[in-house]
Amino acid sequence: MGTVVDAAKQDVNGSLAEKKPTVVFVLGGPGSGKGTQCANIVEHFGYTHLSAGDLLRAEINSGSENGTMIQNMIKEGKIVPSEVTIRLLQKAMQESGNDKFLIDGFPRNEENRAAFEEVTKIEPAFVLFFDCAKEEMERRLLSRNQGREDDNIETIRKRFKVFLESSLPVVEYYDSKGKVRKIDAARPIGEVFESVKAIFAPKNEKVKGYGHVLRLNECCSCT
Ligand SMILES: Nc1ncnc2c1ncn2[C@@H]1O[C@H](COP(=O)(O)OP(=O)(O)OP(=O)(O)O)[C@@H](O)[C@H]1O
Ligand SMILES: Nc1ccn([C@@H]2O[C@H](COP(=O)(O)O)[C@@H](O)[C@H]2O)c(=O)n1
Ligand SMILES: [Mg+2]
Repeated sequence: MGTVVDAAKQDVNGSLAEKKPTVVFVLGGPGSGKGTQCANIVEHFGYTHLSAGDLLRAEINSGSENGTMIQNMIKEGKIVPSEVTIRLLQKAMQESGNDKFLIDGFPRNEENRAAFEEVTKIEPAFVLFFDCAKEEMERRLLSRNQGREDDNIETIRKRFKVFLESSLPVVEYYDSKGKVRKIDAARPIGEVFESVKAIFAPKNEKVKGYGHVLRLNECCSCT
């Protein structure tokens, strides 16, 4: 008798092809609302939410040999080497038991993107991109009050710089492949989620707010 794993590997033709998980990359500037919206998506659409930043923070607290290096990079708003982050993401994916993932805050630069593709051979189904003006993101981060060491004005400015210089080019790369779903994230949380729902809901289901899904080159307010 076949195991559960064997069954999961069978494609529609019954052959033993490896079934790849569905991955949605969730990108946007610091404080654009990625984590907030991912929590809503998990509740409504059954994805597992993996925040690269949260996994790195957990690694610091685990007493790992990389802990001090990661802590220093986060304080400076710098991007941790891909091999560290990808190993944490792969482990979390394996342990989840799910086959669909929101990968939040990754890939953050070209090195992240290329290394993930090389190691996992997974292409994202699409990239959810939260577009928000810098002034609004700064306001949100300064009032987040979750005790994050990088939510201070000095580090926030460094994070914005890294976002513009290293992360936006990744969004542009995926846009050139027609994979970006851009959301106006400067609105209230509920309104933003109406637009998000329109992307995840089945195509023939009418969802209020669909008109807020934008092309990347329309009104990018985060630059
Ligand atoms: N649409 C919104 N309007 C107002 N406040 C919001 C909105 N979305 C999120 N927030 C608040 O802004 C703060 C940052 O949100 P969140 O943590 O979801 O952002 P993020 O994109 O995950 O940030 P980071 O990249 O720093 O992890 C939180 O305090 C959250 O409650
Ligand atoms: N791919 C990533 C993601 C995050 N980091 C580091 O973590 C910090 C916080 O990330 P958030 O998504 O929680 O804002 C970020 O500023 C980086 O220092 C990373 O290195 N690589
Ligand atoms: Mg977050």
